[in-house]
Amino acid sequence: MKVTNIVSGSHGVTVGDEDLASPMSIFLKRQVVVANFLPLHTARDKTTGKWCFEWDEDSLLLQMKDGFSPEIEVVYVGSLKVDVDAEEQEEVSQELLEEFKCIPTFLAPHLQRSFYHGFCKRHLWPLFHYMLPISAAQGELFDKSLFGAYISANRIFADKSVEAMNSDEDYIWIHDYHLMLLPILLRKRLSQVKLGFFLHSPFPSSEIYKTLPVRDQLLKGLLNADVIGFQTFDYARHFLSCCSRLLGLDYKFKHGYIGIEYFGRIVSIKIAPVGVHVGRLEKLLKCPTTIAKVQEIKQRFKGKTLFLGIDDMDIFKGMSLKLLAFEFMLQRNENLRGKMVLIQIANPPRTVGKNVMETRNEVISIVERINSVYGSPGYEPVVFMDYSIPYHMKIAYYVMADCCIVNAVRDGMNLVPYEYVVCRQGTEEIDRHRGINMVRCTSTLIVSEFIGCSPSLSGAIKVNPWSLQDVADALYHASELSENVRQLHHEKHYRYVISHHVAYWVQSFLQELERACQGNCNQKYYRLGIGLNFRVVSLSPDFRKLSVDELASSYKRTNRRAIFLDYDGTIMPAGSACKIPSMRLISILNDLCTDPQNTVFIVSGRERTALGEWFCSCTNLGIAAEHGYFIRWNVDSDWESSPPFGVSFEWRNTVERVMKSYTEATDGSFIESKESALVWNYQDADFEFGSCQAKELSSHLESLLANDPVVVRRGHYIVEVIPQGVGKGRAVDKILGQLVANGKPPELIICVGNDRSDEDMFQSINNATKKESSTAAPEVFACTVGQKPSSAKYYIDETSDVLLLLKALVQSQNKIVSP
Ligand SMILES: O=P(O)(O)OC[C@H]1O[C@H](O[C@H]2O[C@H](CO)[C@@H](O)[C@H](O)[C@H]2O)[C@H](O)[C@@H](O)[C@@H]1O
Repeated sequence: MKVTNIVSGSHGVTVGDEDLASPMSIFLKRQVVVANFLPLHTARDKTTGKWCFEWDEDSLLLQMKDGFSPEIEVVYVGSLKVDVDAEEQEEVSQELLEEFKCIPTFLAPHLQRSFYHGFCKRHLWPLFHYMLPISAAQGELFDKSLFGAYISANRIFADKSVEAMNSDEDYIWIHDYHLMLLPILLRKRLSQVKLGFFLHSPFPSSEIYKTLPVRDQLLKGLLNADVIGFQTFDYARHFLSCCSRLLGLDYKFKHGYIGIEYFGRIVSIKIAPVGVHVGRLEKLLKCPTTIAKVQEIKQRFKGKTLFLGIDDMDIFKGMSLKLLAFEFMLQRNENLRGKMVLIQIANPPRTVGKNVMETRNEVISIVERINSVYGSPGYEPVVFMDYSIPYHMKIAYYVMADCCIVNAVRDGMNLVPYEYVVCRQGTEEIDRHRGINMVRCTSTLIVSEFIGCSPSLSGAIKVNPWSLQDVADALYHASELSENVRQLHHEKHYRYVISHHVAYWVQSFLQELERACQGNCNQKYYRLGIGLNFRVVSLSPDFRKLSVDELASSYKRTNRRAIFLDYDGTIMPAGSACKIPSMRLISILNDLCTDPQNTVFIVSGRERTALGEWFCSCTNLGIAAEHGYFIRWNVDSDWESSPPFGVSFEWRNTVERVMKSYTEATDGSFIESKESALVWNYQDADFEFGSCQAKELSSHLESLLANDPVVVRRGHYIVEVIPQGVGKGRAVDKILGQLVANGKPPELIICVGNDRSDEDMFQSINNATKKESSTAAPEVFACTVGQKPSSAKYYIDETSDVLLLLKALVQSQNKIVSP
């Protein structure tokens, strides 16, 4: 079968015809492109009744093929825009795979309605374009069953995407807001799958996004991708802000990349604005039908200044506002009447609904009013076309328009300005026909500030679409611009558009996908949670659950044991309102530390007074308080401090003063004043503001304290200033060193903790096994609470399991004593 294929050309983007003869097998790698709709035109042959398919050459999804390297086989997954009867589906699938390398996702008509016209178009589309359903009468209130349809449809896309994969080397690139759950559904099946997601729509501010009842599910869904791409930095910024505000996830800017850590995997955030296929537009410019249409337009609008708008019939395209501004301009400038024409093309609506119909009716009534008030014989101020117009005709209008205006109140990108610029550049032939001796081309753009392409068009007149005066002034100003200015702006825009074409977009996204996947592979993944709470956790390959039996048998086998236990989150549940240890815990600890073969330490960030009081009945229990700044071996011994207490604490006043000013400026933050340290805590403040303040505070303190013997550290919701050389790792080293010095090197070390400060301990005891020593290396059990990335080799699920474990050790100890 002969199909049109897009191949690289002068801009890497010309269109040609090619036989699609290559069998699937010659390709080493596959790129699976998943989108709501396949880039195909489908129609039934009237005589044979058979389905006929052809590529939709105007589809971005097809045009993107230019960006893939020729060794990569591109396979598409998506729906057809027609309903295919169940009995025909098998045959259609076969044909589409063989002829087009397309895998159709057949959604039953009712599912398609609830999924696409329902959840996508009635909920996500308005919300992502900043429209809130304030009441049942205005907008669509959230309908849970439509979300159910969204899940079901995404599941079907997941099935088909898996079918499309050939090997683990294949990449999957998912497109747009219809498929935000696809990353989680695919990751659930294939932990190591290489996944990119690109959002073509805007991502709204967190204040808007957080009104969505299923906000967390969608964010978590997306975070299973390796790369999440956005059109602009603003959309990426809003997404990052939602992740931190709603999920408490931190993000980092490093070496020019943005990454969010999600259960040990780094999800890269890529800003990659989409571009147009210059070659395709150039090909259409040369088309005889386009040239004929150019001549016709030239004749019809001779002597007029032509403004052009090409928009989808959609509520966010600001068509009425544009028309009202045009009307306002004619009203204020009598001299322009009869000279200015606005050609407004409205592409057919992509969905039907109350709002779309209202918008259309409103547009039509404004057009009629303008034409009846300001029109005259032979002069129609607004030419409105709301029927399907072939693409080459639009090209002809682009060619002839003096100014193109995009007045959308919100749009992810909007490629109309770029298409206009390429068409205005024209071709030699077009220039001859449009009758312009064009040594230098011109174009003028008026674009809304609220669309994704706006930042890239520095020479465009930027407007606030809600300000009729602003837009009317822009229309007037555009008609007054000198030829020279119009040339300069055009050249600047043209340079941008031809260098940021669709293939460039694809390559820059894929490069990032490859980079991100390299970083995320070679990890061991654990699969946790069910349904939309599923996540893969990336862990070191030998990380495993601590076996009580294994530990108990080491415990029984050994004679000298050191046991280090963190307090909060390890033996005291994190969510517990009362932080005082229970009688049960005291009793277990007492049992453990009365065994003379055991050295048991609580190693905590808490202060010595609280810990000393709480554990006063555990007479043999050692305590390392304030991350080991204070150490006490048992209830009768003195507290040792290192570095010595009271030395060089002059820094405290400075730190306190600075932290106070941040506390005043950051509602919800507070200072914890410990004997050895000062901690600024923002756990009750706005997370994002707190994080920014924390970043600023730590660099402020670092520069102030450059010559003091302290360290400024950032932790989970905190910034702390502590004396140099203090940390749980050092404390454990010190205790172990003392045991060795006393001639009692431990044969077994057990260390249990849960958070970042405990990682220091794990690293120290891991090193203890490697140190050269005359004594045999101890057996080491470093264990973290919860499955998460850690230096510990073992994990235990919950705090309650830690107590069960300690109890089991006590019991095995009793068995040793009384066999
Ligand atoms: O109506 P849908 O089927 O849900 O599709 C939504 C829109 O998708 C395309 O626009 C989006 O991608 C463009 C290219 O990245 C971008 O310029 C635009 O801002 C996005 O909304 C399509 O071009 C539109 O017609 C669809 O309405």
